[in-house]
Amino acid sequence: MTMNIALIAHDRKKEEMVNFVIAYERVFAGHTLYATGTTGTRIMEKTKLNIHRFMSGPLGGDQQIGALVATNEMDLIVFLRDPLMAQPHEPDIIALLRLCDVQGIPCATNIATAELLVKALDRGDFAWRELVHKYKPGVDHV
Ligand SMILES: O=C(CO)COP(=O)(O)O
Repeated sequence: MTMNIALIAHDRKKEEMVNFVIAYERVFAGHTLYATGTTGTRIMEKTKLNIHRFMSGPLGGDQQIGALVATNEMDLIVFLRDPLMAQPHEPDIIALLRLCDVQGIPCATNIATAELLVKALDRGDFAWRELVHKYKPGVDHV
């Protein structure tokens, strides 16, 4: 089953993200991928993956992904945040993580958790999301 996956990394985490996606490219290739602008571009430069790229994070990309989380259309988020540097769009970052908790969406904010989730994805542990896919979210279902 195809899942909707969002990949986001702050600048000092982008190399880690690219290496991670290269390592699990076979798994990611079977899913629909989304990313904030620069993260998506960096991954596409180094892999054969096709990624739907939103705006760059500071320009609203986190919020665009958050909108899909709000309607329960995103199945997995890998968000490699920089825990040691303040971000100008901190409110957007917090908002995205909050929406993941509102909807109960698996969200990894470090590489160790990301690896566990991607292995679970490969094993089929995300099958429960199929039930969510059948349910059509949107304004009629507020
Ligand atoms: O800032 C980000 C997430 O908060 C990431 O944005 P970019 O992928 O465009 O660098």
